[in-house]
Amino acid sequence: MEQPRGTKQKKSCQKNVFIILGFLFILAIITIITVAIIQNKPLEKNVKYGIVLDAGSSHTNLYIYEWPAEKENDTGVVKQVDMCKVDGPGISSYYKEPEKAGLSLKKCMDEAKGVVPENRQRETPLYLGATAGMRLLSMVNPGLSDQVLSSVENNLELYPFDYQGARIITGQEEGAYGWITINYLLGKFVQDESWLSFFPGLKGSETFGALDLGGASTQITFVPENDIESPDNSLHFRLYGRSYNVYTHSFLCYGKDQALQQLFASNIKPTDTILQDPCFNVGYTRNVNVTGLYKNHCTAAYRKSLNVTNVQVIGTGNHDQCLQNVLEIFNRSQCTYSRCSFNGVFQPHLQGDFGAFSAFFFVMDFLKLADIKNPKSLEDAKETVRKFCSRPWQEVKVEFPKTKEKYLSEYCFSGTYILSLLEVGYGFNSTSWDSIRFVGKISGSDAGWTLGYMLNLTNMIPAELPPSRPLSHEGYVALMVVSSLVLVAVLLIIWLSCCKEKCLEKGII
Ligand SMILES: Nc1nc2c(ncn2[C@@H]2O[C@H](COP(=O)(O)OP(=O)(O)O)[C@@H](O)[C@H]2O)c(=O)[nH]1
Ligand SMILES: [Ca+2]
Repeated sequence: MEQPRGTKQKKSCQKNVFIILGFLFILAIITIITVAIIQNKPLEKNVKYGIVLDAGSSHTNLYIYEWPAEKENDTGVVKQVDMCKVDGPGISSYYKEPEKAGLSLKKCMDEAKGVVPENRQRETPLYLGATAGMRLLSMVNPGLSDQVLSSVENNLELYPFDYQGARIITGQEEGAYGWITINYLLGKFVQDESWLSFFPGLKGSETFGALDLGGASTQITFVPENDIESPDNSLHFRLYGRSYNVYTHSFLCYGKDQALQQLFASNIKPTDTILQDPCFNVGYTRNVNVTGLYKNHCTAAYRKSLNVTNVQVIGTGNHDQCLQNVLEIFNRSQCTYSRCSFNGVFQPHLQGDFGAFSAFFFVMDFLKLADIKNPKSLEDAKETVRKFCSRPWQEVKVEFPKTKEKYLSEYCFSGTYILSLLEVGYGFNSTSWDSIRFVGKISGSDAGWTLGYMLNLTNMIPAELPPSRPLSHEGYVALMVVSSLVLVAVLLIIWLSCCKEKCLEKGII
């Protein structure tokens, strides 16, 4: 039975609509898939590398950093891809046989050759920075420290990297670069405050202060609210379009190992071969050779003539007495500024949050006082250290069989020293204690001066914000896809409505 004319036309109109709809839909899908495939085709990774050796007083660490070449001036793009702990002591310990200092780096340098692709090695900068151990050696015997550095230099030059030199960095540099590292990794440099001005309540991302505890020195660095009265402690940075007036001080001889040497030097009696020491657990004994004890810049002030060559240290495990001994090494009687930390050093009021790393982290992490998710108060920390000090050495050794005895035996002292340095030395109290984060790594990279050192020497932190597109690439593509879909939908609706009118006019529907 023939269908009425109107019905036939209606069907063919609908059929046309569906054909066009289908065509547009397939076109849109093909476009989106093509864009997605082309856009996400894995690009040949164009990455760059950098190597920094941290020659500390107690040991040397080698760090390898990697970043995308086309984004090197963006913030937060540099990642640590490898860390190698050099076997043996710090390079300053090789002063009697300097040629061994350079040779000691071989294992880690060979590892670096395995990490950095061969076709990148020639362009990969290689730096060695030595810290307080070498500062002390160069004070006592500059000739020997030069020999140690030449041995290091001669060995590092043999490798296929772009060798940029081995030098002793200053305490001020060590503090500054540690501050740059943690704020770079925390993303504190990127905030473009221009849009923040619309929300006066919103503060730009305030930088973190940096607290670094080594074996021979310790550094404190932060941006204070008030003026910095001593020029030696004042740094000015212009980073990513913002200016920073930074306070920093490095206390040579106040790393935890040299602080302990100061205690020994102060407490050892000229004729006693035994030293009862409250900073070590009960039952712990250590034999200390005191012949060279006063030859070190850090202990020279305590010099006394000794009639003994060896002293046996015997632990009595008393935190309060240990605290009394430790406080002796902080001189708080003289200050020519409006306020000081200790030893007459100017320090502004503490300001903001702080990242405490290196030995601050190693010790507080062991004592379970570094858990950011479960922060402990200053009182908790004191109680924890007091309890640990009072534990018998045998019990401690049984509970921590895998911990190096050198570290394990000194946690009572180190914990007491850290609390004294932070509270009495720097002035942290029960309230400001909560502003300290004990950190080992930030976003997978070790907190320390080496990353900041490399960023500075490779000019990867521009003074001004690099020009940036309003949208990220991904944002741009997403916007294009969405707008093309919207466009197709709008065209379709327009088409359908006018087609519907035509069909109505012709009486088709
Ligand atoms: N407990 C503990 N201490 C460590 C560890 N690694 C290094 N240390 C100590 O941390 C300090 C690191 O100091 P270092 O950077 O070598 O000296 P600097 O030249 O004064 O910065 C030393 O006192 C080391 O004994 C560790 O894994 N555990
Ligand atoms: Ca260090």
